[in-house]
Amino acid sequence: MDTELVLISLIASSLIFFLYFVFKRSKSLNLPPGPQKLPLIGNVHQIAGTLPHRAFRDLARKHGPIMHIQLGQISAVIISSPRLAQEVLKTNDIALADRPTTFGSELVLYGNTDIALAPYGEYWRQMKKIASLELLSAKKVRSFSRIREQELDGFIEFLRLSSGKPINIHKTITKLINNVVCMASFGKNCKQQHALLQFLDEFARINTGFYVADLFPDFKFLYVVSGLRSKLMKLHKTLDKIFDDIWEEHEGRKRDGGDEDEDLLDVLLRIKEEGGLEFPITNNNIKAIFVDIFAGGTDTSSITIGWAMTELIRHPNVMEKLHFEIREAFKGKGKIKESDLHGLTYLQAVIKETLRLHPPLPLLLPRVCREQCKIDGYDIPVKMKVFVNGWACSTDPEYWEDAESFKPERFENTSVDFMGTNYHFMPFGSGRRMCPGITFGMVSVELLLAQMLFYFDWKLPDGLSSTDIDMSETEGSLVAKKVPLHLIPTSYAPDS
Ligand code: HEM
Repeated sequence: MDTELVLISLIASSLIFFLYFVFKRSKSLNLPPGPQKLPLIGNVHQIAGTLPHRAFRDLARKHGPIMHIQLGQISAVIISSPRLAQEVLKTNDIALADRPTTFGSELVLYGNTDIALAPYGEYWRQMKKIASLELLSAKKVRSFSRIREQELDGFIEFLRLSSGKPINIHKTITKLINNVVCMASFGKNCKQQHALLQFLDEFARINTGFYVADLFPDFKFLYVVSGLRSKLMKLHKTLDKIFDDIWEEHEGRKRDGGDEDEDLLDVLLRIKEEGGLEFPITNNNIKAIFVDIFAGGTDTSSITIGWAMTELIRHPNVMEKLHFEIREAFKGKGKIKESDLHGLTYLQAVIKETLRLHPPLPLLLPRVCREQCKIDGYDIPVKMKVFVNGWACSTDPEYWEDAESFKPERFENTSVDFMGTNYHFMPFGSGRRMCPGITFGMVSVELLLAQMLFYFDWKLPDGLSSTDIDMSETEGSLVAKKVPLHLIPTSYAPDS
C-alpha cells in the first residue's frame, strides 16, 4: 500500500512539474494556434483510433495550416499546406533536420544508426552519402535489372497459371518485390525472407510513435506495464538472429564462390574494410541500414502498385488508355525491357496520380527542431516535433482542381515531378531528409505495372462491381489498402 502511495504521488508531482514547465514555456513563446487541449493527454483524444493524416487534415480545416498540438508530453506542430511545407523543408531544412526517436526505434534500430531515424549530424551525412552514391545510385539500381527481369518472368508465368482465378494483388506483389530486395541485398533469396517480412509488419505496427508509452517518454515504466518493452525486446532479438543467419549464409556462399555479383551487403562490407571513414561502420550499423532498405524498399512500392491497380479497376477508361499505350509501345517487341519504359508518359501520369492520392507515407517522416526557428511567424522551439502532412498538401484544393478525384491527365503536359521541389506533390519528401530510394522504388513500380498491363486484362471477381471496392486505409505510418484487392487476370496475346 505504502509503495503504491509513493508511486502515485511521484507520478502526480512529476506531471504537475511537467505541466507547469510546459505552461510557463509556452507562455513566453509565440506558438501556433491549435485545438483546445485536455489536461495531461492534450489532443490525444482527437487522433486516437483515427488515421492521423486524415484526423490532422480535418483539424487543420478548423485551425489552419499550421497547428500546435500536444500529444501527452510531445509538443508538435502540424503543417498542412504546400506554402508552409516549403518553409519547413526548404527555408528551415537544417534547423528542422532531426528525427524523433522512440524507445522502439532506439532498441530495434541499433541505437538509431540507420539513415531514416539517425539524428542529423556527421554519422547520418556519411551514411546517406553511402546510400545515395553506392547503394541506391542509378548505376547500382541498373545493375539489378537482371534480378528484376528474372523475378518478373516467374511472376508473369504465375499469373498465366492463375488466369481466370482471383489473386491477392498486395500479397503477391509484396512477395515479388521482397524477392528482388532480398536478392539485391544478399545475392540470393534468403531463407529468412518470410521471417523478415513478418518482422517489418510487426515493427511498422508498433513503432508508429503514437503508442501511449511513446507519448509519455519520461514515464519509462509505461513501456513495462503496457508490455511494449518486452514486445520490442523480443522483436529486436528476432531481428538480430535473422540478420546473423543471413550473414552466415552469405559468407558461406561467398566462400564457396557461389555468388560473383556485388550485392548490397558486399558493398557495405567492402566500404567497412576499406576504412578511412570518419565513423568506422560496425556490423550493427550495417544491420540497421538493412532495416531501412527492407522497410523502405518493399512495402512502399507494393503499396503503390496495389493502389494503382485499385484506381485502374475503378476507372475503366484510364485502364483502357493505359493498356493501349503499353500495348502499342511494345507491339512485336516480345519483351518489355527497363530501358524502354521512359517513353510511357501515360503510365508515368497514372503512377504520379496514384502517389498524389495515396502516398504510402502520407505524413512524411516527422522532423525535430534542433535550432529554434520561425514558421509563418510562429516560434518553433528546440525539440518540437514537426509533422508535414504530405497527403493534405497533395490534395489541397487551392493547388489541385477536383483534388480528390483520380485524373492522371492532370500530369500530362506538366513539369510537376516528385523530386522534392513541388511542395504540393512530394510523395518522397523533400530537403535533406528526402528519400534516397526513388530510383530503386520507381523502377519496380513502373516495370511491374507495365508487364501486368501488357500481358493481362484484369477484372474483379464475379458479383463485384467497382463501386463495391472498399477504399479504407490501414493504420500505421505506412498506409496501404485495408481490405486486400483481389483481381482476376486473363492472358492477352500481345502480338494478336
Ligand atoms: C514508392 C517508393 C517509396 C516511397 C513513396 C518513399 C517515400 C519516402 C518518404 C516520404 C520519406 C520521408 C522523406 C522526408 O521526410 O522528407 C522517405 C525516406 C526514406 N526512404 Fe523512401 N520511399 C520509397 C522507396 C524507398 C526505397 C526503395 C528505399 C531504399 C531501398 C527507401 C529508403 C528511404 C530512407 C533510407 C529514407 C530516410 C532518409 C533520411 O532520413 O535521410 N525508400 N521515403
